[in-house]
Amino acid sequence: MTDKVALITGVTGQDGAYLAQLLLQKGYVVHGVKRRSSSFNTERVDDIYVDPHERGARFFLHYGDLTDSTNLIRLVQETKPSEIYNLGAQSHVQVSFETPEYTGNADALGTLRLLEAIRILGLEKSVRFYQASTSELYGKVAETPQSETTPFYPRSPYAAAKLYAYWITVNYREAYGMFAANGILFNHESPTRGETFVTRKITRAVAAIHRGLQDTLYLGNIDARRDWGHARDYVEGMWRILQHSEADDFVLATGEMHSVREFVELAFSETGRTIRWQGQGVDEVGMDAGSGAVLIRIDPRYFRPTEVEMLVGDASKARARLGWSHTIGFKELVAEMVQADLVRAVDDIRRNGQQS
Ligand SMILES: C[C@H]1O[C@H](OP(=O)(O)OP(=O)(O)OC[C@H]2O[C@@H](n3cnc4c(=O)[nH]c(N)nc43)[C@H](O)[C@@H]2O)[C@@H](O)[C@@H](O)C1=O
Repeated sequence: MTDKVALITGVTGQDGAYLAQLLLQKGYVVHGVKRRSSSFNTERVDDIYVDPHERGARFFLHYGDLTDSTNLIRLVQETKPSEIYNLGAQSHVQVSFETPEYTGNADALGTLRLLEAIRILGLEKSVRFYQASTSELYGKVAETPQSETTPFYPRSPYAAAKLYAYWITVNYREAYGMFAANGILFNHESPTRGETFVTRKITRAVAAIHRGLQDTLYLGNIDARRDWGHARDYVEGMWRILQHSEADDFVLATGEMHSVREFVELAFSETGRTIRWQGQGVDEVGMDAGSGAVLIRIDPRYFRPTEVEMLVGDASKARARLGWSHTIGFKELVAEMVQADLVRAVDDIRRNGQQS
Protein backbone atom coordinates (compact mmCIF):
# COMPACT_ATOMS: atom_id res chain seq x y z
CA MET A 1 0.00 0.00 0.00
CA THR A 2 1.37 3.45 -0.87
CA ASP A 3 1.48 6.07 1.84
CA LYS A 4 -1.16 8.73 2.07
CA VAL A 5 0.44 12.09 1.50
CA ALA A 6 -1.01 15.34 2.86
CA LEU A 7 -0.14 18.89 1.95
CA ILE A 8 -1.15 21.45 4.60
CA THR A 9 -1.10 25.20 4.02
CA GLY A 10 -0.86 27.18 7.24
CA VAL A 11 0.98 24.35 8.98
CA THR A 12 2.59 26.69 11.50
CA GLY A 13 -0.82 27.82 12.77
CA GLN A 14 -2.79 26.24 15.62
CA ASP A 15 -4.87 23.97 13.40
CA GLY A 16 -2.04 23.14 11.00
CA ALA A 17 0.14 21.88 13.82
CA TYR A 18 -2.63 19.77 15.43
CA LEU A 19 -3.58 18.36 12.05
CA ALA A 20 0.02 17.51 11.12
CA GLN A 21 0.35 15.63 14.41
CA LEU A 22 -2.87 13.71 13.83
CA LEU A 23 -1.94 12.74 10.26
CA LEU A 24 1.55 11.62 11.29
CA GLN A 25 -0.06 9.38 13.93
CA LYS A 26 -2.25 7.94 11.19
CA GLY A 27 0.83 7.08 9.11
CA TYR A 28 0.68 9.90 6.57
CA VAL A 29 3.64 11.63 5.01
CA VAL A 30 2.97 15.31 5.76
CA HIS A 31 4.19 18.30 3.80
CA GLY A 32 3.59 21.64 5.45
CA VAL A 33 3.71 25.04 3.82
CA LYS A 34 5.12 27.87 5.90
CA ARG A 35 5.48 31.49 4.95
CA ARG A 36 8.87 33.12 4.92
CA SER A 37 9.36 35.33 7.93
CA SER A 38 12.37 37.13 9.36
CA SER A 39 11.71 35.59 12.75
CA PHE A 40 11.20 31.95 13.71
CA ASN A 41 7.54 31.03 13.34
CA THR A 42 7.58 27.26 13.61
CA GLU A 43 7.27 26.77 17.40
CA ARG A 44 4.04 24.83 17.06
CA VAL A 45 5.62 22.17 14.84
CA ASP A 46 9.09 22.05 16.42
CA ASP A 47 8.12 18.90 18.37
CA ILE A 48 7.31 16.88 15.26
CA TYR A 49 10.06 18.25 13.04
CA VAL A 50 12.96 15.93 12.25
CA ASP A 51 15.83 16.46 9.85
CA PRO A 52 14.26 15.71 6.44
CA HIS A 53 17.45 13.86 5.44
CA GLU A 54 17.00 11.39 8.27
CA ARG A 55 15.81 7.96 7.17
CA GLY A 56 12.11 7.52 7.79
CA ALA A 57 11.41 11.27 7.96
CA ARG A 58 7.71 11.80 7.32
CA PHE A 59 7.26 15.51 8.00
CA PHE A 60 8.60 18.15 5.64
CA LEU A 61 8.38 21.93 5.68
CA HIS A 62 8.38 24.03 2.52
CA TYR A 63 8.36 27.75 1.96
CA GLY A 64 5.24 28.92 0.20
CA ASP A 65 2.61 31.58 0.02
CA LEU A 66 -1.03 31.57 -1.02
CA THR A 67 -0.42 34.78 -2.95
CA ASP A 68 2.14 33.07 -5.23
CA SER A 69 0.57 30.75 -7.79
CA THR A 70 3.71 29.41 -9.48
CA ASN A 71 5.00 28.39 -6.08
CA LEU A 72 1.72 26.60 -5.28
CA ILE A 73 1.80 24.73 -8.58
CA ARG A 74 5.38 23.61 -7.94
CA LEU A 75 4.57 22.53 -4.38
CA VAL A 76 1.63 20.39 -5.50
CA GLN A 77 3.69 18.96 -8.36
CA GLU A 78 6.67 18.08 -6.16
CA THR A 79 4.86 16.75 -3.11
CA LYS A 80 2.20 14.75 -5.01
CA PRO A 81 -0.39 14.89 -2.23
CA SER A 82 -3.44 12.66 -2.01
CA GLU A 83 -5.08 15.19 0.34
CA ILE A 84 -4.69 18.97 0.51
CA TYR A 85 -5.83 20.90 3.57
CA ASN A 86 -6.07 24.62 2.87
CA LEU A 87 -5.71 26.08 6.36
CA GLY A 88 -3.51 29.05 5.43
CA ALA A 89 -5.18 32.45 5.74
CA GLN A 90 -5.09 35.90 7.23
CA SER A 91 -7.45 34.65 9.90
CA HIS A 92 -7.91 37.60 12.25
CA VAL A 93 -11.30 39.26 11.74
CA GLN A 94 -10.34 42.66 13.18
CA VAL A 95 -7.06 42.75 11.25
CA SER A 96 -9.02 42.15 8.04
CA PHE A 97 -10.61 45.60 8.43
CA GLU A 98 -7.08 47.07 8.33
CA THR A 99 -5.78 44.81 5.55
CA PRO A 100 -8.85 44.01 3.41
CA GLU A 101 -7.00 43.66 0.11
CA TYR A 102 -4.31 41.35 1.47
CA THR A 103 -7.00 39.31 3.24
CA GLY A 104 -8.95 38.95 -0.02
CA ASN A 105 -5.79 38.01 -1.88
CA ALA A 106 -4.67 35.32 0.56
CA ASP A 107 -8.03 33.97 1.75
CA ALA A 108 -10.19 34.22 -1.38
CA LEU A 109 -7.79 34.16 -4.33
CA GLY A 110 -5.34 31.93 -2.45
CA THR A 111 -8.00 29.22 -2.39
CA LEU A 112 -8.62 29.69 -6.11
CA ARG A 113 -4.88 29.46 -6.82
CA LEU A 114 -4.63 26.15 -5.00
CA LEU A 115 -7.67 24.72 -6.77
CA GLU A 116 -6.26 25.90 -10.10
CA ALA A 117 -2.90 24.30 -9.30
CA ILE A 118 -4.73 20.97 -8.90
CA ARG A 119 -6.54 21.50 -12.21
CA ILE A 120 -3.47 22.67 -14.17
CA LEU A 121 -1.62 19.55 -13.03
CA GLY A 122 -4.54 17.34 -14.07
CA LEU A 123 -5.05 16.03 -10.52
CA GLU A 124 -8.79 16.77 -10.23
CA LYS A 125 -9.64 13.09 -9.84
CA SER A 126 -6.78 12.06 -7.57
CA VAL A 127 -6.56 14.79 -4.93
CA ARG A 128 -9.03 15.43 -2.11
CA PHE A 129 -9.27 19.10 -1.14
CA TYR A 130 -10.34 20.51 2.23
CA GLN A 131 -11.25 24.18 2.55
CA ALA A 132 -11.15 25.81 5.98
CA SER A 133 -14.48 27.59 5.90
CA THR A 134 -15.78 29.39 8.93
CA SER A 135 -18.81 30.22 11.04
CA GLU A 136 -17.99 33.89 10.29
CA LEU A 137 -19.83 33.26 6.99
CA TYR A 138 -23.11 33.42 8.96
CA GLY A 139 -22.23 36.88 10.34
CA LYS A 140 -25.49 38.65 11.01
CA VAL A 141 -27.25 35.39 11.62
CA ALA A 142 -30.46 34.52 9.78
CA GLU A 143 -31.36 31.73 12.23
CA THR A 144 -30.10 30.07 15.39
CA PRO A 145 -28.43 27.60 15.57
CA GLN A 146 -26.64 27.75 12.22
CA SER A 147 -26.38 24.69 10.01
CA GLU A 148 -25.26 23.86 6.46
CA THR A 149 -28.53 25.29 5.12
CA THR A 150 -28.43 28.64 6.98
CA PRO A 151 -27.93 31.59 4.57
CA PHE A 152 -24.63 33.47 4.79
CA TYR A 153 -24.32 37.17 5.72
CA PRO A 154 -20.61 38.05 6.08
CA ARG A 155 -19.76 41.04 8.28
CA SER A 156 -16.04 41.63 7.65
CA PRO A 157 -13.49 41.60 4.81
CA TYR A 158 -12.31 38.29 6.29
CA ALA A 159 -15.77 36.74 6.09
CA ALA A 160 -16.39 38.14 2.60
CA ALA A 161 -13.10 36.62 1.40
CA LYS A 162 -13.99 33.30 3.02
CA LEU A 163 -17.38 33.45 1.31
CA TYR A 164 -15.64 33.48 -2.08
CA ALA A 165 -13.40 30.61 -0.97
CA TYR A 166 -16.43 28.60 0.16
CA TRP A 167 -18.25 28.99 -3.15
CA ILE A 168 -15.22 28.49 -5.39
CA THR A 169 -14.64 25.19 -3.57
CA VAL A 170 -18.26 24.17 -4.23
CA ASN A 171 -17.89 25.31 -7.84
CA TYR A 172 -14.76 23.24 -8.51
CA ARG A 173 -16.56 20.22 -7.06
CA GLU A 174 -19.53 20.75 -9.37
CA ALA A 175 -17.64 21.93 -12.46
CA TYR A 176 -14.74 19.47 -12.48
CA GLY A 177 -15.94 16.61 -10.29
CA MET A 178 -13.19 17.37 -7.80
CA PHE A 179 -13.39 15.95 -4.27
CA ALA A 180 -13.52 19.44 -2.76
CA ALA A 181 -15.18 19.89 0.62
CA ASN A 182 -15.81 22.72 3.08
CA GLY A 183 -15.56 22.37 6.83
CA ILE A 184 -17.58 25.23 8.32
CA LEU A 185 -15.84 25.41 11.66
CA PHE A 186 -17.06 27.39 14.62
CA ASN A 187 -14.43 28.94 16.91
CA HIS A 188 -11.89 26.41 18.09
CA GLU A 189 -9.19 27.16 20.59
CA SER A 190 -6.35 25.55 22.53
CA PRO A 191 -3.28 26.46 24.57
CA THR A 192 -1.50 27.21 21.26
CA ARG A 193 -4.17 29.59 19.98
CA GLY A 194 -2.71 32.86 18.65
CA GLU A 195 -2.32 35.45 21.35
CA THR A 196 -4.55 38.11 19.77
CA PHE A 197 -7.71 35.99 19.63
CA VAL A 198 -9.92 36.73 22.57
CA THR A 199 -9.71 33.37 24.37
CA ARG A 200 -5.93 33.24 24.47
CA LYS A 201 -5.69 36.94 25.20
CA ILE A 202 -7.84 36.29 28.28
CA THR A 203 -6.05 33.16 29.50
CA ARG A 204 -2.62 34.79 29.11
CA ALA A 205 -3.80 37.84 31.04
CA VAL A 206 -5.35 35.71 33.80
CA ALA A 207 -2.03 33.88 34.21
CA ALA A 208 0.03 37.09 34.06
CA ILE A 209 -2.22 38.81 36.62
CA HIS A 210 -2.04 35.76 38.89
CA ARG A 211 1.77 35.76 38.72
CA GLY A 212 1.95 39.52 39.31
CA LEU A 213 3.19 40.35 35.80
CA GLN A 214 0.18 42.39 34.64
CA ASP A 215 -2.51 44.52 36.31
CA THR A 216 -5.35 44.93 33.83
CA LEU A 217 -6.92 43.13 30.88
CA TYR A 218 -8.40 45.42 28.19
CA LEU A 219 -11.19 43.96 26.08
CA GLY A 220 -13.74 45.05 23.44
CA ASN A 221 -17.28 43.69 23.15
CA ILE A 222 -17.57 41.34 26.13
CA ASP A 223 -21.19 40.51 25.31
CA ALA A 224 -20.29 38.82 22.00
CA ARG A 225 -21.26 35.15 22.14
CA ARG A 226 -19.48 32.28 20.47
CA ASP A 227 -19.53 28.49 20.18
CA TRP A 228 -16.04 27.56 21.41
CA GLY A 229 -14.62 24.07 20.94
CA HIS A 230 -11.14 22.54 21.17
CA ALA A 231 -8.91 22.56 18.06
CA ARG A 232 -7.85 18.94 18.72
CA ASP A 233 -11.44 17.76 18.16
CA TYR A 234 -11.85 19.92 15.06
CA VAL A 235 -8.80 18.63 13.16
CA GLU A 236 -10.20 15.11 13.61
CA GLY A 237 -13.37 16.44 11.95
CA MET A 238 -11.37 17.90 9.04
CA TRP A 239 -9.78 14.51 8.42
CA ARG A 240 -13.14 12.75 8.58
CA ILE A 241 -14.59 15.18 6.04
CA LEU A 242 -11.94 14.07 3.54
CA GLN A 243 -12.44 10.35 4.29
CA HIS A 244 -16.19 10.54 3.63
CA SER A 245 -17.58 8.61 0.65
CA GLU A 246 -18.53 11.83 -1.14
CA ALA A 247 -17.35 15.43 -1.09
CA ASP A 248 -19.72 17.53 0.99
CA ASP A 249 -19.85 20.53 3.32
CA PHE A 250 -20.10 20.12 7.09
CA VAL A 251 -20.58 22.30 10.15
CA LEU A 252 -18.33 21.41 13.09
CA ALA A 253 -19.49 22.98 16.36
CA THR A 254 -20.27 22.13 19.97
CA GLY A 255 -23.83 23.49 19.96
CA GLU A 256 -23.13 25.54 23.13
CA MET A 257 -22.89 29.30 23.21
CA HIS A 258 -21.09 31.43 25.81
CA SER A 259 -20.25 35.12 26.05
CA VAL A 260 -16.77 36.62 26.25
CA ARG A 261 -17.86 37.78 29.71
CA GLU A 262 -18.52 34.17 30.79
CA PHE A 263 -15.15 33.12 29.37
CA VAL A 264 -13.47 35.82 31.48
CA GLU A 265 -15.33 34.76 34.64
CA LEU A 266 -14.50 31.09 34.20
CA ALA A 267 -10.86 31.78 33.36
CA PHE A 268 -10.37 33.92 36.48
CA SER A 269 -12.14 31.30 38.60
CA GLU A 270 -9.32 28.89 37.64
CA THR A 271 -7.02 31.09 39.75
CA GLY A 272 -9.53 31.36 42.59
CA ARG A 273 -10.87 34.81 41.67
CA THR A 274 -14.51 35.85 41.40
CA ILE A 275 -15.26 38.73 39.04
CA ARG A 276 -17.80 41.39 40.01
CA TRP A 277 -18.95 43.65 37.15
CA GLN A 278 -19.76 47.30 37.73
CA GLY A 279 -20.78 50.19 35.47
CA GLN A 280 -22.03 50.21 31.91
CA GLY A 281 -20.84 50.43 28.32
CA VAL A 282 -17.24 51.55 27.88
CA ASP A 283 -17.10 52.44 31.59
CA GLU A 284 -17.88 48.93 32.76
CA VAL A 285 -15.14 47.29 34.80
CA GLY A 286 -14.56 43.80 36.14
CA MET A 287 -13.27 43.71 39.72
CA ASP A 288 -11.74 41.03 41.87
CA ALA A 289 -14.61 40.45 44.32
CA GLY A 290 -12.07 39.71 47.05
CA SER A 291 -9.61 42.61 46.84
CA GLY A 292 -11.71 45.11 44.86
CA ALA A 293 -8.85 45.53 42.35
CA VAL A 294 -10.00 46.44 38.84
CA LEU A 295 -8.82 43.61 36.60
CA ILE A 296 -10.83 44.21 33.41
CA ARG A 297 -11.53 47.42 31.49
CA ILE A 298 -13.20 48.10 28.16
CA ASP A 299 -11.11 49.59 25.35
CA PRO A 300 -13.20 50.70 22.33
CA ARG A 301 -10.15 50.10 20.09
CA TYR A 302 -11.16 46.44 20.18
CA PHE A 303 -14.68 47.13 18.88
CA ARG A 304 -15.17 46.06 15.26
CA PRO A 305 -16.79 48.32 12.64
CA THR A 306 -19.37 45.58 12.09
CA GLU A 307 -19.63 42.92 14.78
CA VAL A 308 -20.86 39.36 14.75
CA GLU A 309 -22.88 39.29 17.95
CA MET A 310 -23.58 35.60 18.32
CA LEU A 311 -22.82 32.29 16.70
CA VAL A 312 -23.80 28.76 17.67
CA GLY A 313 -23.63 25.75 15.40
CA ASP A 314 -25.73 22.70 14.75
CA ALA A 315 -23.34 19.84 13.90
CA SER A 316 -25.99 17.13 13.50
CA LYS A 317 -25.03 16.43 9.88
CA ALA A 318 -21.40 15.77 10.88
CA ARG A 319 -22.63 13.60 13.75
CA ALA A 320 -24.91 11.53 11.52
CA ARG A 321 -22.67 11.16 8.45
CA LEU A 322 -19.14 11.37 9.85
CA GLY A 323 -19.70 10.06 13.38
CA TRP A 324 -18.01 13.27 14.58
CA SER A 325 -18.82 15.18 17.71
CA HIS A 326 -16.73 17.26 20.08
CA THR A 327 -15.25 15.53 23.13
CA ILE A 328 -13.82 18.51 25.02
CA GLY A 329 -16.35 20.83 26.68
CA PHE A 330 -16.18 24.56 27.40
CA LYS A 331 -15.08 24.27 31.06
CA GLU A 332 -12.36 21.78 30.24
CA LEU A 333 -11.12 23.97 27.36
CA VAL A 334 -10.86 27.09 29.53
CA ALA A 335 -9.14 25.16 32.32
CA GLU A 336 -6.56 23.64 29.95
CA MET A 337 -5.75 27.02 28.43
CA VAL A 338 -5.39 28.82 31.78
CA GLN A 339 -3.25 26.03 33.27
CA ALA A 340 -0.92 26.08 30.23
CA ASP A 341 -0.53 29.86 30.47
CA LEU A 342 0.14 29.67 34.22
CA VAL A 343 3.05 27.33 33.49
CA ARG A 344 4.32 29.61 30.72
CA ALA A 345 4.10 32.67 33.00
CA VAL A 346 6.36 30.92 35.52
CA ASP A 347 8.80 30.12 32.70
CA ASP A 348 8.78 33.81 31.70
CA ILE A 349 9.56 34.87 35.25
CA ARG A 350 12.45 32.38 35.39
CA ARG A 351 13.85 33.52 32.06
CA ASN A 352 13.65 37.17 33.01
CA GLY A 353 15.24 36.41 36.38
CA GLN A 354 18.15 34.69 34.67
CA GLN A 355 18.68 37.65 32.35
CA SER A 356 18.82 40.26 35.10
C1 LIG B 1 -14.49 31.00 13.48
C2 LIG B 1 -13.68 32.27 13.53
O1 LIG B 1 -13.09 32.39 14.83
C3 LIG B 1 -12.20 33.48 15.02
O2 LIG B 1 -12.86 34.71 14.79
P1 LIG B 1 -13.52 35.60 15.94
O3 LIG B 1 -14.78 34.96 16.41
O4 LIG B 1 -13.59 36.98 15.45
O5 LIG B 1 -12.44 35.43 17.13
P2 LIG B 1 -11.88 36.41 18.21
O6 LIG B 1 -11.35 35.55 19.29
O7 LIG B 1 -10.93 37.41 17.63
O8 LIG B 1 -13.17 37.24 18.71
C4 LIG B 1 -14.27 36.61 19.31
C5 LIG B 1 -15.23 37.65 19.83
O9 LIG B 1 -14.63 38.31 20.94
C6 LIG B 1 -14.85 39.71 20.83
N1 LIG B 1 -13.81 40.42 21.58
C7 LIG B 1 -14.03 41.20 22.68
N2 LIG B 1 -12.87 41.74 23.10
C8 LIG B 1 -11.90 41.28 22.25
C9 LIG B 1 -10.49 41.51 22.19
O10 LIG B 1 -9.93 42.24 23.00
N3 LIG B 1 -9.83 40.85 21.20
C10 LIG B 1 -10.44 40.04 20.28
N4 LIG B 1 -9.71 39.40 19.34
N5 LIG B 1 -11.80 39.83 20.32
C11 LIG B 1 -12.50 40.45 21.28
C12 LIG B 1 -14.80 39.97 19.35
O11 LIG B 1 -15.40 41.23 19.03
C13 LIG B 1 -15.58 38.76 18.83
O12 LIG B 1 -16.96 39.02 18.86
C14 LIG B 1 -11.05 33.36 14.03
O13 LIG B 1 -10.36 32.16 14.24
C15 LIG B 1 -11.58 33.39 12.59
O14 LIG B 1 -10.51 33.10 11.71
C16 LIG B 1 -12.70 32.40 12.43
O15 LIG B 1 -12.86 31.84 11.35
